[in-house]
Amino acid sequence: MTLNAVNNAALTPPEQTPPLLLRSWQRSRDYGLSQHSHHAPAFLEQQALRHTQQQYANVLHHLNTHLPLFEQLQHGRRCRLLFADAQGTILFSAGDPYFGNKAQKIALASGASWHEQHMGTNAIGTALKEQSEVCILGQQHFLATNQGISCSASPVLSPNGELLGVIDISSEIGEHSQDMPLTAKLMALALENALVMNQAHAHWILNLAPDAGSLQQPWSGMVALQENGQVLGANRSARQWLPELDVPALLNDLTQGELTPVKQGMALLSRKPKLNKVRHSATIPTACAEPVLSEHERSALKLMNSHIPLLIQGETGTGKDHIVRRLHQAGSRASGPLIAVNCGALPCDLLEAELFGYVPGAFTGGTKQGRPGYIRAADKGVLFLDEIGELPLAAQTRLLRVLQEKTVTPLGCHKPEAVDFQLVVASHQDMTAMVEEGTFRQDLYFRINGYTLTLPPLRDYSGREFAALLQQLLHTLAATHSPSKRVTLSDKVITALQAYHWPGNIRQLKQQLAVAIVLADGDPIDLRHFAALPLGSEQTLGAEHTTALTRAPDDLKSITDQLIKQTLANNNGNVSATARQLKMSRTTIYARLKAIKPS
Ligand SMILES: Nc1ncnc2c1ncn2[C@@H]1O[C@H](COP(=O)(O)OP(=O)(O)OP(=O)(O)O)[C@@H](O)[C@H]1O
Repeated sequence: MTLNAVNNAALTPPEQTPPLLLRSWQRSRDYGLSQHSHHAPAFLEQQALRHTQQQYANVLHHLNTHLPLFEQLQHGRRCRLLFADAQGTILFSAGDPYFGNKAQKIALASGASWHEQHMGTNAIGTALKEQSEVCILGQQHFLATNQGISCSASPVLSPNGELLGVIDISSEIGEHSQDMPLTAKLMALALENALVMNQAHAHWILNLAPDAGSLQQPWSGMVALQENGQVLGANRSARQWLPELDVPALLNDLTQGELTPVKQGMALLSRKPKLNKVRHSATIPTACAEPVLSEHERSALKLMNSHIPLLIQGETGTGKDHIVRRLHQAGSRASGPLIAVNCGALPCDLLEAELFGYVPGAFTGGTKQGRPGYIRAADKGVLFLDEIGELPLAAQTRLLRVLQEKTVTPLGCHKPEAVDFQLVVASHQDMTAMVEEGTFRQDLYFRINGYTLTLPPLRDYSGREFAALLQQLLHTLAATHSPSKRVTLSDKVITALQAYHWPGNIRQLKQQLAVAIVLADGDPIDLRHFAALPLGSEQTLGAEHTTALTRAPDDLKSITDQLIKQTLANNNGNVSATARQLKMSRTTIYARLKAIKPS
């Protein structure tokens, strides 16, 4: 069904309503649901949810590796990507946190069942029931409580053709664009292809398409074969071809890498790539994909779970944001939202409105409906205020009142509303010095600083810690940037990386590793793949040079400056957008720009 067809359905007389919608509404009534009654959502218990997520670990892993595709296609939109299993239980949710909070309120969140039996007509449940792509806009939802959102869903099939679940993209009603159903379908196809490509015991991948130009596209056919031609799995497009083909005989006729005409089109045979194997010749201790929490982190978690505010300090790129996300996931508020706000990236004139919210007509330029604001969006969850030192004094006073009274009063209104959130703040600045200088309120500092977790800079990591981090980053980056090729790293490279002083910390290491993986293109990663870093050539890695290599601030500054200049140009000179993209504070950007300008 096309988006237009559904769109029009809400306006057309009942006899012209698409049959799919009529069937689904009838089923909703048959389930005993009534449109305007309150139906308590059905949620899986946390333990049962974890168990189901473990059963779907492979699917969720591949979904995670395809998140950049979703982010690229729907960048900046107020929407979320969801995956629900074949029973309609949401197992995965990612995307815009602001909409995430709204979604949470109507149970569009992990653990909730969106089976038609519980939620009536909705994209997830109806796509599962009809086994087809579905787009349900606003009032087409059966339950009145769900009519404020619009959703597009596409079923996902396993490599043996069984219904695995459904990919869904949901947004606020007015924000659902024409390309969202297509993105949902693309994500579903990409996921199905990744599952075929990763079939255990497969030796060959056979691609099939009507013409050569369509081969190896997400919508073309893909079959995983054993050495003897036995079919281990196929995507939905290939499954239409298979009844016509004698695959073992075809395998005998095909030459690896050569385009060959077959009955209905073209075929291409390739070896199944070795996937995501990170091999190294060094003594990197084996690290799991997501390391267990350190002792400090565990203490932080205990305090967080007891509602004690947490202050995280650390240089830029040391992982302040990353650790908050892990603590949220591991903490008692995991089922609530995590609202992360970079105080340095919010435009000064909108900062208070964005944080505290506003009512309609509160100020010129505000939206017609008003906004709940980030603080209310964090209700029942965690509010993470990054770069808290950038908060202007007026906003500090307002925030202090929110923390003391546990209520928030949106701009343009006098009615305080109760809020319940766990506060975590972070800063790379010396907060005590700011208090002494009078740029940060002392009473607020005491309020936000129940416990300070200081993240060390990368240069202070022990050899073991550095190697464990390296291993973990390689695993993640290889999955995204080189899914079909090997990633190998020599001892020499590890030693050089460790000797370097990494002013951009983990962020810089991650970026440089990503570049090196792409440049190496399956070859062993070498020092030349880190051209932007002064790691030196083979000859310059002697002991006396190593110290020199660890101190090259001028080169590094210029790399950072170059990055700032380039990003600023890409953003047409918009400092806030540049700060957001580079995850730096506006103050840092201004300071660097001032320094870059020829004196
Ligand atoms: N322990 C870790 N394991 C893997 N990746 C990490 C880890 N810590 C940080 N990263 C990655 O490094 C990058 C920078 O991390 P993050 O944004 O959390 O740093 P930050 O301290 O908040 O930086 P800033 O102060 O500039 O905002 C991110 O891409 C993050 O995913």
